Amino acid sequence: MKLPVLPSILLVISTAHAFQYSELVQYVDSHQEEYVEALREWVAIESDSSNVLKRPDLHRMMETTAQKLRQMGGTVELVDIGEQELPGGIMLTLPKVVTARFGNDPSKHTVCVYGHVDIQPAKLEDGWATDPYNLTDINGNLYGRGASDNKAPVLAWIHAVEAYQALNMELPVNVKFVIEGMEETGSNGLDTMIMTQKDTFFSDVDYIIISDCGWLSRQPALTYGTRGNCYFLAEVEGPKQDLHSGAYGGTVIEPMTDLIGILDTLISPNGKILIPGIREAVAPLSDEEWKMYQDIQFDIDNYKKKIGVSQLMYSNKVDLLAHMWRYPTVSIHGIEGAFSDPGTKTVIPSKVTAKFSIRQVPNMDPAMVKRQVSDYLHSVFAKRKSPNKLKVTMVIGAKPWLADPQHPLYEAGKTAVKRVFGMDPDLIREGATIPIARMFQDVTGKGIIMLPIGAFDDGPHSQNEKMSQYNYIEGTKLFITFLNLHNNAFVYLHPKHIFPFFIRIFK
Ligand SMILES: C[C@H](N)C(=O)N[C@@H](Cc1c[nH]cn1)C(=O)O
Repeated sequence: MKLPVLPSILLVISTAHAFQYSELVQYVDSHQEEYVEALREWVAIESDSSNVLKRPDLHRMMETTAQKLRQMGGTVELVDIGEQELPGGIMLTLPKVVTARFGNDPSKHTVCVYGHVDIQPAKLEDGWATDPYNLTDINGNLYGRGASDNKAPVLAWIHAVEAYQALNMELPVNVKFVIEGMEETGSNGLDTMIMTQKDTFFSDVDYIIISDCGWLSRQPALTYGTRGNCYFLAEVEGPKQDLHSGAYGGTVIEPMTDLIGILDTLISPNGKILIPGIREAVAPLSDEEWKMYQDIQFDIDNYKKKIGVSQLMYSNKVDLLAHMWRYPTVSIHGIEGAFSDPGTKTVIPSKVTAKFSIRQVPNMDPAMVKRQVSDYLHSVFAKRKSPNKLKVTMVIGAKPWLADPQHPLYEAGKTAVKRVFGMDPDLIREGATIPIARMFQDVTGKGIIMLPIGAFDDGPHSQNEKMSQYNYIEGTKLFITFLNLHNNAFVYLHPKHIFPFFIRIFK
């Protein structure tokens, strides 16, 4: 029979457990160099899920992850999740999902750690100060693509389990891992795998832990919401080939001019989304939320300094946080087919494809957004009376995720943060997307907690992404502490439960 796991206001730790805990922490401190080396090996693998040419590296990354978990004695599977269809109908094998299990004791709780080991693209020429695939330590910061998003946090979880094993200590819970290789492109194939394994792999999972996000400031944080994302391609096709702009400019209706024209109708300069129906769907900001945002410490000047801008879209804290976390936004990412190399090529591109995304928040629905965007762009395009052809495709449709920060899981998270960092965490939302979070919640019905260890200035997706050694190592301790909470007797003194009272919380 599983013993009850209890939220704590008052935590009673037995001497034996306190001793065990300090041994674990010491073990982590004395293995820092190995952990950095492990991260170096992982960062060296260019596991870019968005570049089809890098697919062999991505397969190698999944195999490397599986091998690490196998060496630790886990029950590991590389789950085949099929193929993805590329534009043009070409089929490409998806990277297998790594699942692993450590411990199978029915009297214990079972936690499932989700993470990803694919990365965003990065090139030295993008403006990196160091080779993005050669982990470089500068003043305690470990620079490399994927260091923060999400390789170090995944390794930190693995090292947390490894520490128990190395010290011959029993894991206080059964730990499962789900590590994927397509997060950065929308978690293709993972949704089907979760649905298929709902009553097998996930059947005994009590809750899911995700550490794929960052803090808001220097203060540690717990994350209770993520935005979703709808990612679009808008292709405008005209002449049968690229043309000399001197010879043909003035006679042809240029696809690029059409494309820029329609893109300019998506969002106003002051950030108002102009696509009918989008803003109307957004859940209104409640007084309670307003109060929560108001209470969060957030240094606007520091934020501006960090990203190198002199002005933001809003000047007050609540507006900024709300637009970062709980309002949708349109971002234009790039135009394929457009001339972007150095130099002054004078060409009229024959076909150009814009890439833009709209971050999703409650109560938006990606299926509806797909229709709204497509209808709107076609209507705007029609007004141009252009002979060119427009095609709009939605390639990612990830829903937002929101948890109740009052849930006992978050009480446990607070206890763990306080213990490791000596301060209370901020309760924050994340403007970015963890595409599978909502799917986990909807399909498995299990609670989710996000325990970020990334720093506010890690720069994921950007040049010079890094993970500080401090966050990597203290993050590993945080994970050990969180698992270790299951080892202790908790006394629950919520006003509703005056007497010490054992209840099951993580179901
Ligand atoms: C939060 C996570 N580390 C992340 O960066 N996720 C990506 C996922 C995504 C969304 N659309 C396409 N990929 C992100 O939010 O950009």
